[in-house]
Amino acid sequence: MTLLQVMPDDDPGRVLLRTRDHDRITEVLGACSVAFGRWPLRGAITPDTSPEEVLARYRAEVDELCAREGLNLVDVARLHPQESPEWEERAAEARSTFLEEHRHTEDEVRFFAHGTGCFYLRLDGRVHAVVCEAGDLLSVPAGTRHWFDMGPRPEFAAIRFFENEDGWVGDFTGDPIARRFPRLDALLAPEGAT
Ligand SMILES: CSCCC(=O)/C(O)=C/O
Ligand SMILES: [Fe+2]
Ligand code: NI
Repeated sequence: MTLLQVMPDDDPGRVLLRTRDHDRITEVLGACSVAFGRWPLRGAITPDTSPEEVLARYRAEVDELCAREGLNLVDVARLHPQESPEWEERAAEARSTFLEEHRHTEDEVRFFAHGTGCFYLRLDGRVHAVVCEAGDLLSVPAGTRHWFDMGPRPEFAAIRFFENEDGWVGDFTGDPIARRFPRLDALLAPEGAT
């Protein structure tokens, strides 16, 4: 299930809020102008499901969102675990790309059709770690300082929405803050261990 954990941005060990309640997550993120929503899931996504098929399944929601928010381009970012050193290397490289704090010139709008990933949003002196799962739609305002962890063994398929072709390009802040905060696996570990 989706998880929101909020920590002061200068005290990663102090948990101000930890919740899996979708309404509470919507409320807390909404107060910081981050839109969180859920779309009904349309079937399992396997490594054999093409990006075109993923987009076709969510066509109605995608078209409605694009028209409403003035979004012009969509694609599918995905990784599915494979047993090979080449895949491990590719996954580690993809993970490290987004693990440094950055911001974008346009809203970061992502729908998780499959798998898991964690956005860390730096807002109002706090870090909001949002572990997204399949069915979650997140829209982060342009200019928000953030980073993203896809975990040590990435598995996800996310529809990405853009206004412009280079909307995905990050402006890296150079602030090493991300290194001080728990990664995706650590955020989920206490529950996994019980
Ligand atoms: C879940 S899509 C890949 C992550 C991404 O696009 C991004 O900008 C993370 O900050
Ligand atoms: Fe980003
Ligand atoms: Ni849930």
